[in-house]
Amino acid sequence: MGFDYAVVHLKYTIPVAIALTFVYRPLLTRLDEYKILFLVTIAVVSTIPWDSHLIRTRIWSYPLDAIVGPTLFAIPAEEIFFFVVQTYNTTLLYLLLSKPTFHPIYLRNEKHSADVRGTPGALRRYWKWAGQLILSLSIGLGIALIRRGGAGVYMGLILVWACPFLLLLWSLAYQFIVGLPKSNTVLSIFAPTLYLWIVDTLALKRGTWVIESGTKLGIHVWPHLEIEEAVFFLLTNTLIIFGLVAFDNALAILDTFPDLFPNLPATPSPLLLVKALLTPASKYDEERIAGLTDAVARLRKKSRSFYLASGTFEGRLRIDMVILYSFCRVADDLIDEGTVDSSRQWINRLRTFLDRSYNYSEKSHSVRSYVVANFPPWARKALLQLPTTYLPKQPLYDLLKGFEMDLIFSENPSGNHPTYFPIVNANVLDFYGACVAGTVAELCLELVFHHLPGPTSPATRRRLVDAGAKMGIALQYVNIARDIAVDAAIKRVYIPTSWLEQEDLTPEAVIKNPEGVRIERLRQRLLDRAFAIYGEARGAIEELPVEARAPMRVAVESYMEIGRVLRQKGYQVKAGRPTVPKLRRVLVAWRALSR
Ligand SMILES: CC(C)=CCC/C(C)=C/CC/C(C)=C/CC/C(C)=C/[C@@H]1[C@@H](COP(=O)(O)OP(=O)(O)O)[C@]1(C)CC/C=C(\C)CC/C=C(\C)CCC=C(C)C
Repeated sequence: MGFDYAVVHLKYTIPVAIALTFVYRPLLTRLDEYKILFLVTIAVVSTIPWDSHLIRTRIWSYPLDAIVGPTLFAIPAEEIFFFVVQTYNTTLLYLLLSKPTFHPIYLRNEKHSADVRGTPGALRRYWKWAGQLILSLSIGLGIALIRRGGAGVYMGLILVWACPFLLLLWSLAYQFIVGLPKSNTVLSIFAPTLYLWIVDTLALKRGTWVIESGTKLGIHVWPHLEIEEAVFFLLTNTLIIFGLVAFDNALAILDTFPDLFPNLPATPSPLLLVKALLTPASKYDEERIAGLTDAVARLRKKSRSFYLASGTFEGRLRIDMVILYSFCRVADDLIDEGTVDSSRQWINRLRTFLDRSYNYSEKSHSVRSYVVANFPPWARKALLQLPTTYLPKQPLYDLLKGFEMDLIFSENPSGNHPTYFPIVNANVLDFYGACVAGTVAELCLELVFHHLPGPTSPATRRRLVDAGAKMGIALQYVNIARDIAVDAAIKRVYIPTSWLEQEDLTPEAVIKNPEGVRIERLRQRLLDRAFAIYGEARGAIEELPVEARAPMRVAVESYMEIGRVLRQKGYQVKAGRPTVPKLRRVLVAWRALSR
């Protein structure tokens, strides 16, 4: 009996597991737990017979004074623990690195491009075949090495054990394996592999485990690291990552195509996952994928806060939040650009779009043709993706009403002033906030209630929606406090005129010079109100369905952090707007998740 092998865990694998758990804990969801359990089970079950064979045939062995004693099928307890902890660590690293990845956009329909040489679709097929060829050859090589016996046996056994699984996973999920960001795949494979190569070198050097000389090739990657060990760790980590990628590929198919999979359990069974992976890529709805690609690109470009927050939502709720953002952004951009007349025209067109979308009898054809005929190409996908079958219509119409209020700035009802300022006092500002942001909150919450099991009583839902609407107003106050100068540049002043009077200012004076001590005092006053309203509403987040609480906190806190930055002196300004530095944003999200 000895503790050498146990010490390897205490020194090298357990501390990494603890560190990764600490970092990832706030992000951990039920689906992640399911993935971890699934992967660890498969890793242990598939490795035991193979490892047991290696030990029984003395291809490798453990000195009795290096292990504590208990064994399972001749495998020391420490070794079984190795399968668990390696899978756990590599899985957590992958989960961490792939958290921001929006998986639906990596799905590819291969229908049209399949037969056209040189197209991306045909290229992908070459990738698939190349991978299959390499893995099949590796299996063949493994069989040949085992048959020949002697020095190549251990390498042969590694290849024959790992490559069939890899071939299967590659064939099912090559689109994702090739397409996902390299930080998700290559880094997740190579970082733990390199680490385990170093650990293995130390263990072999100390004699904690021993590879018998008759069945190994005798080639070293570096002193003390046998080529078989290097290949073993590379292939096992590749197996774990391919398994996780295949899992995410299956989830993406299930989440992205409700027409193919209308009823989706929170944790899909392995059978359903396989069914999803076996769905021919030619059945993927290309327009849906293009719509989501467009939506997430817009979110990424236009809002750092909501983009970061979107990564903490999951599945169909995440997809719909991204779509909703894209719709709101496009509507806002259409109306903000151009003259009053053109803005009014856009509002009318958006209203007609809603009328048609919510008129179920004449829906699909009429909406599509209307959008194509009346909106610019860059805006169409955002409109056509909106899930009007379950989003309530009233908040969408109210949002348009809010946008209409913005136009009042550019109109001149009396004819005496160059511009008219409608925000006469804080009540009007609250009303404006309720229209442009309270409505957005209500829409977000309706999506939450649609996708997650939660409060069923209409009274509770109403109360939560009211709190959400308040929170929207708080965010709008932060938005206004941030954008005083940006808004002044387009002749808009959202600071209540009654507040300006108390500082001896007029809206025209703010437009002329949106800086100075008095403006700073007003900015802080806007923020005081924002944080007061936020304080009243934030408790309601904890009554939302469990899975929505942390992501909602992240969405709200990331935005409120802009307000906290504005409270400090010497904040960073980007493109004329105060901004939250990236690290600070990540920390805010992490803290919001940890609560
Ligand atoms: C995670 C994720 C993808 C969230 C998306 C949220 C979403 C749909 C946002 C829409 C944003 C948008 C473009 C709306 C148009 C009207 C508008 C401009 C509103 C202002 C947003 C600021 O966005 P941005 O800074 O990018 O805008 P400008 O550059 O100034 O044009 C708003 C400040 C409103 C945002 C309001 C919300 C997201 C609602 C927040 C409330 C909740 C999420 C509910 C909380 C729940 C409880 C129970 C309290």
